Amino acid sequence: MRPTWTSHPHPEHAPRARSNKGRRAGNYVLHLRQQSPIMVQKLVFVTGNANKLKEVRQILADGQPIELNAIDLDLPEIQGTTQEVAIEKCKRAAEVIGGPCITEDTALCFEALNGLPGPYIKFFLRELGHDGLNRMLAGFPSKAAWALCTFAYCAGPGSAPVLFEGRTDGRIVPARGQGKFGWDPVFEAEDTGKTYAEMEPEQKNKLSHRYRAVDKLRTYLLSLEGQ
Ligand SMILES: O=P(O)(O)OP(=O)(O)OP(=O)(O)OC[C@H]1O[C@@H](n2cnc3c(O)ncnc32)[C@H](O)[C@@H]1O
Ligand SMILES: [Mg+2]
Repeated sequence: MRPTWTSHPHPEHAPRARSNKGRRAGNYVLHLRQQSPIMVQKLVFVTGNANKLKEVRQILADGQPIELNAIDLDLPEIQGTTQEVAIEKCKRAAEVIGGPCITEDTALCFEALNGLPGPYIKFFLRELGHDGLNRMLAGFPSKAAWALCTFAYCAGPGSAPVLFEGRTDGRIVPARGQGKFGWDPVFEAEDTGKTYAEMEPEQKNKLSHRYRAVDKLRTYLLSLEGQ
């Protein structure tokens, strides 16, 4: 099953897509500006993370129109490599939805720990906080780290998900900047001298792990348009 492509008036004049009021918080609609009439790609983004959605919206803002209905489903995130985690989550999401969808998983990998915490960063951040993430590396000379974003696209139940990865290198530092999103204050991106939290959204969204993955996903989705 492919994502639906429909002729749609200019988003500013278009009716908003229906929200899924019965579900948990995290229902969003993404409308992107383009000349009218336009072809709008409708796709479900399964995530419970409002910050992820906000960034994806900002990253896609100048591109091809994509109407993205984001819904929050309680999906199992298995143990394994970032790719295994992404594939299983997306497969399950497509089964629950009964159609095409995308999911996203973000890992924060410490060089000194051979890539851990990786896909388990959410739990390390929750239990240890920014200071704890720094202290984990106290006994190691290298503070190098990389942020890894893995988007998965699944065409529908039974289809194999396709992955799109984006990586940004940097290092773990004591928290700096406004900490509105996860581990942003402790990740200093290479060659910038700034943590993600010290950057304007425009700067983060031009070099982030998420930007690099979304860019590949967008190219792939557009390639499906003509098929
Ligand atoms: O519903 P999903 O999409 O899974 O959302 P999530 O919040 O559970 O997200 P992940 O499973 O991918 O866990 C990644 C963790 O890293 C955090 N995170 C993700 N992207 C980030 C970014 O760009 N900057 C800082 N923290 C980020 C996020 O808040 C989580 O704590
Ligand atoms: Mg998650």
